[in-house]
Amino acid sequence: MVDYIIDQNLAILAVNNPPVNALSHHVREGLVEGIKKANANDQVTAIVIIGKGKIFCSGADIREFSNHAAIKDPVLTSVGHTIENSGKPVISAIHGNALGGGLEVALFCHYRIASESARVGFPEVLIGILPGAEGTVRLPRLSGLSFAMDMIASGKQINAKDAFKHGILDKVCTGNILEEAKDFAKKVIGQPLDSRRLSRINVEDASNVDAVFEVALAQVKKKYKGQIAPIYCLKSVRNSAKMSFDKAAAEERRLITELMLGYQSIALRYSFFAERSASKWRLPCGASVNNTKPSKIESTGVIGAGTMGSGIAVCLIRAGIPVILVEKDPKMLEKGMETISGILDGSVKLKRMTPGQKAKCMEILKGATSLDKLSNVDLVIEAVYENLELKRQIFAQLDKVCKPSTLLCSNTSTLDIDKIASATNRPDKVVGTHFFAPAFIMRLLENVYGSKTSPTTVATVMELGRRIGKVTVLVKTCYGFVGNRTHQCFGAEASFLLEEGCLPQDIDQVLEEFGMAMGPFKVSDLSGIDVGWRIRQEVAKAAGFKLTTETRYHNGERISTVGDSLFEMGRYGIKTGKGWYKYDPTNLRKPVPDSDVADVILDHCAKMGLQRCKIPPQEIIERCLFAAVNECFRVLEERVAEKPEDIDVIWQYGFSFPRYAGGPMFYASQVGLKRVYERVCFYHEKFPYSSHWIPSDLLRKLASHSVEIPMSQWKEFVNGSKL
Ligand SMILES: CCCCCCCCCCCCCC(=O)CC(=O)SCCNC(=O)CCNC(=O)[C@H](O)C(C)(C)COP(=O)(O)OP(=O)(O)OC[C@H]1O[C@@H](n2cnc3c(N)ncnc32)[C@H](O)[C@@H]1OP(=O)(O)O
Ligand SMILES: NC(=O)C1=CN([C@@H]2O[C@H](COP(=O)(O)OP(=O)(O)OC[C@H]3O[C@@H](n4cnc5c(N)ncnc54)[C@H](O)[C@@H]3O)[C@@H](O)[C@H]2O)C=CC1
Repeated sequence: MVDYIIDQNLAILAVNNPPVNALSHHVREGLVEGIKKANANDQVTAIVIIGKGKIFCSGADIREFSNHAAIKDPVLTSVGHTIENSGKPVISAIHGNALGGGLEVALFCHYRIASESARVGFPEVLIGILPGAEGTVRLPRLSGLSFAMDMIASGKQINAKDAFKHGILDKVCTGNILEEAKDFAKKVIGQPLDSRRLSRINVEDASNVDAVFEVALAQVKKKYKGQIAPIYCLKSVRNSAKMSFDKAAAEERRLITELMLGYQSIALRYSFFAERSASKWRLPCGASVNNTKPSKIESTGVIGAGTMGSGIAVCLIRAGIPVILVEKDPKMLEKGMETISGILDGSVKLKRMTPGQKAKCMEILKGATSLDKLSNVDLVIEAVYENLELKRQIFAQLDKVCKPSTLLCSNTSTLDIDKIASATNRPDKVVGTHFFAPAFIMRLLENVYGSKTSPTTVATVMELGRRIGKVTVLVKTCYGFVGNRTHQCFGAEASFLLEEGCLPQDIDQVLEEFGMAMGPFKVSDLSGIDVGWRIRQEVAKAAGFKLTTETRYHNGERISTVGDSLFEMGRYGIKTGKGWYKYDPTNLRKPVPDSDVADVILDHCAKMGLQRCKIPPQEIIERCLFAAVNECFRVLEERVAEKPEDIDVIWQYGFSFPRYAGGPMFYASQVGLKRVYERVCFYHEKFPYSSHWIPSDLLRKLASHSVEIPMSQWKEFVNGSKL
């Protein structure tokens, strides 16, 4: 786990724990042994700590945090004290990343050098803890308080040049890092070590600490609403300036222990691994990420330059993938091209891209008004109106126009991929690539396979997702897939709550306080009330009935049509300046509650004879979330999603479910499935006209156990395989 190499008069300790050199127990043991061995060897004059493979060190082994027995001696702080107290200089030589405990190891060393391309940071806050091996006490001694507070509470990584500027590094290297470390070591041999031991020096700007803390606290409370760890990070850095080193370190340990045992950190650690597990796709036929090669995608077409098509084109060109954007209407095409250019201008303004990079993106974007122009592209993504007949017509035409190997993807948000694929003679090459709005911002890509989609097609769109920087999840086709199907139950309950006593802002506020970035009505205004209307009309058409604002039930199913009344008034959301809220044209980001909407809702209730009453926040949360959770269990039961983690990742990245609450499935596991099941049964009895309250069989089975079944075992109960 740590290779010990003698090179002339130097001892090289090379951390060798693939894939990312996490500081597992054996690594910690290896470091202590290495330092002791080197100190005991008279021939050794200095020690270099380096990482083998692609990075220096990714930090503590996060998997050990759920198994407290694994956090055994030597713990990272005692490893660090052995390093710091070494009588021979210890130099850390960083390449790739030094993160969390990895950076702490470097801060225990007497000197730190890094490759130009290296990045360092304390991402602990992203898993709900703080750098608990004296990181919060040591960093301020190098960088000053304000910088340390920002770096630790944000979890951001900085490049070597900035780290040098802020005193974290002693040198930035352009050559081979090991060779440079050896040269550096030779120069510092014999120099006094005490001033290099961070535990022996003071925080320079300690007298300002309260003022710095207050400013940072106000920012953190606003930016990371509802999260505990960022505040603890600040408090711990503040302690570094207010207490002796040892006392601050002891206090840091108390804070990390509290955080680590807390609900938010458990959820965030779960989220870390859930996100990584999503890319490990597998089809029921056995094909998987491990045994299927993607095809090469060098050129693409996007059809429809509306909200989604423009956003998708941005994602592709930003990743250097050429796009031909096809619109039926030249005016719409021009508007789409302008939208794309405007989005990229926004990135330039925010310094996420240089003007030169923008120009390069625009160079690989071409507009067209005929599908014929797509004859030679490798992959097409269709993003026209949500209308099955229109999509089938387009796919049939693409099948004729495109070369035989072209993959045909649909951005449909609800429609059955098999029904679209059957319009072509290449159903194996048809797949859903469901982006979320705004596509150039939302990180989720929900890829949808149909009954005939080939493994290679799946592998290709999963790889495409990775290439354009999306968190990509694979699901099976069904109405609405995983995201919209489960979210629709959440949305339906939100609409019913409007009919029973709430206003949009009441519901949004409760759910935002729960942690959702935006309540459902703000989201609806963003994605377009017209889009929702179109979807509902399609569903009604497919079910053979006419949906009007008078409709209250169909086939024994409760329907709320308040949103349709807004559609009929031309209130489509942000795009028309009015929706569930009203918007000042100069500030479209700020939804303002609108008394006209309240009137529409009250009229609707009066017309339908609906009694209104005050609804407590707990009921709002339960109705919206448990309805969705119940549907999530059905999705799992039907194997539309392979594992609960996939559903949670979809909710986190598609619907801004708070990462620190894990996702609906994780949330349900924490509430306890017995309790969730009881409440689902309660609401089923109360609302018999909403089929989303019919308890899922899988949920019932799991809840009937005398002990809670861990999430990792839920899959075993699918299809009656257990119980
Ligand atoms: C009774 C209560 C006890 C309380 C005791 C309290 C005292 C405890 C004292 C402990 C002191 C701890 C001090 C500390 O500072 C804590 C930390 O260091 S926490 C860890 C901080 N580090 C991170 O969060 C880094 C996370 N990783 C990354 O950002 C990326 O993985 C990385 C940039 C390193 C590489 O990215 P990439 O190349 O894209 O690869 P992947 O992300 O896909 O990762 C590959 C593979 O590796 C797994 N992995 C990554 N990092 C870790 C890690 N730190 N621990 C364990 N495993 C890790 C990752 O999951 C992937 O594996 P999969 O199998 O695919 O999931
Ligand atoms: N808006 C949203 O939030 C999301 C929408 N979707 C889905 O994406 C698709 C597109 O939705 P939006 O972009 O919102 O719609 P939109 O109405 O903004 O854009 C559709 C575009 O398609 C163009 N178009 C129509 N027929 C065409 C044809 N035959 N050839 C070329 N262009 C044609 C229209 O002119 C229009 O510009 C739909 O299937 C929708 O369900 C998916 C995720 C989110």
